[in-house]
Amino acid sequence: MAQSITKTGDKLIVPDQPIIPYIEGDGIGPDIWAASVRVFDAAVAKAYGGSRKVAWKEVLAGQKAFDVTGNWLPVETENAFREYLVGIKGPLTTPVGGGFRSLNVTLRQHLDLFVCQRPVKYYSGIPSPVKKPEQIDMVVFRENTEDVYAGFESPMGDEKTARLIEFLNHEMGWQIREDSGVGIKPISVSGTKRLVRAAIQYAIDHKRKSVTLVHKGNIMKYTEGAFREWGYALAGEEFSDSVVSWDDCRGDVPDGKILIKDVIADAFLQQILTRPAEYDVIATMNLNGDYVSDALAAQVGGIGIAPGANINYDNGIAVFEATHGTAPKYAGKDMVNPSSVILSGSMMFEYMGWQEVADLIEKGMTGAILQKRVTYDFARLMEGSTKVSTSDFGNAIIENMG
Ligand SMILES: NC(=O)C1=CN([C@@H]2O[C@H](COP(=O)(O)OP(=O)(O)OC[C@H]3O[C@@H](n4cnc5c(N)ncnc54)[C@H](OP(=O)(O)O)[C@@H]3O)[C@@H](O)[C@H]2O)C=CC1
Ligand SMILES: O=C(O)CCC(=O)C(=O)O
Ligand SMILES: [Mg+2]
Repeated sequence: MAQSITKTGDKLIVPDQPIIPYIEGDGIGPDIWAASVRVFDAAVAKAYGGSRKVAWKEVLAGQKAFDVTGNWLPVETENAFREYLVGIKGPLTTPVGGGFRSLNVTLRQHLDLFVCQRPVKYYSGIPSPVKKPEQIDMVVFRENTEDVYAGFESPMGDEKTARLIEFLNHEMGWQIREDSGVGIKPISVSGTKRLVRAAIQYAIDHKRKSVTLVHKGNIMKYTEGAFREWGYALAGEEFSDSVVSWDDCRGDVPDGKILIKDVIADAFLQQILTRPAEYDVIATMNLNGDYVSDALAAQVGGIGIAPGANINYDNGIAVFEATHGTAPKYAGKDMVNPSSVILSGSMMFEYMGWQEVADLIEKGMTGAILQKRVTYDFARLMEGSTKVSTSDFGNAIIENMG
């Protein structure tokens, strides 16, 4: 019988037929989801021979939700993720400039999914613009609920914006031009500490070497600089048995300890190209994390293969999703790379403890890539490859599960 996933204490309780809500997504979402769900079901069937099976439950968001319910993000959708705990979603469109605020960001905020976790590693055979992509093996922990990304903004010309600017200029002594739009960048100590705690705990659980706090704290002292300060403080307060800070060891890390260090964001962006092997787990704020995760994805083959998860590590609610967006010019063409959602699914099965399924998905994908049966994005960079559709790439993964 299909049942909800639940959490008791630290433990996720996963029934043999878990109900998993999914959002198909806008743009390329339906193409990708169709291929992904076939791969997921094939991997579960192969791993457990019928004793386990996912009961997929579609929930609506984006254009499809608006067409059916008149609402872009129905409350029933948010509630389904609360009730069933683990879910997966395709990309959702956000208009630029005006229009509604990001549904992706809204979902993360309403469900308080405070970690956006995006692993970036190289799969053999994938075309890369860098010489040694195999040196890249990082996991980005991006704070997911605050920063300028939270959308506290007010438009130029609005009467409230004018009052805010007047207050800031008079009370704070700032010099903001009257013809400005204004955005606020809140970075809290509580938001920072829970993010850095999750990153360090992950590093401990997965035997990683270092956690790097990425910030622009020399310029934005009380937001990004404070993130750095609070991150180090948390490491010392809660993890002193397991970690050592750069200042305490100057790079001479005692055996078995995890190094906590920091780097300024612009320097980080050049060092991930020149010396990627020096970085491992990354903890950073929302906007930096957005930029960094796409930049790193490009180094291992592009956002077509970059998975992710939005997780509240306190209550266990997790919504897995691709790093890329809706790529509208490819919508309905059965053409794009489904790997990002498929690998997000692999992360989801790992999170559920269904490791055999995650392993089969990775095995199938690696096999398909080594056979050079790839979608257009890889094919255009891969000599001797066979360009296949989204759905045929899904078939190639299933065939390569063994
Ligand atoms: N989490 C989410 O739901 C996200 C939603 N968005 C939203 O998506 C919309 C479009 O955003 P945009 O900035 O164009 O970014 P997209 O990620 O949608 O697309 C940018 C480019 O990335 C490449 N790409 C993206 N997905 C794939 C894929 N699956 N396979 C192969 N290549 C891919 C394509 O490159 P090429 O042209 O070279 O082929 C595409 O033109 C916006 O409304 C944005 O807000 C954006 C990011 C995340
Ligand atoms: O919400 C959006 O439309 C964009 C989100 C995004 O770029 C991301 O989460 O990486
Ligand atoms: Mg992004």
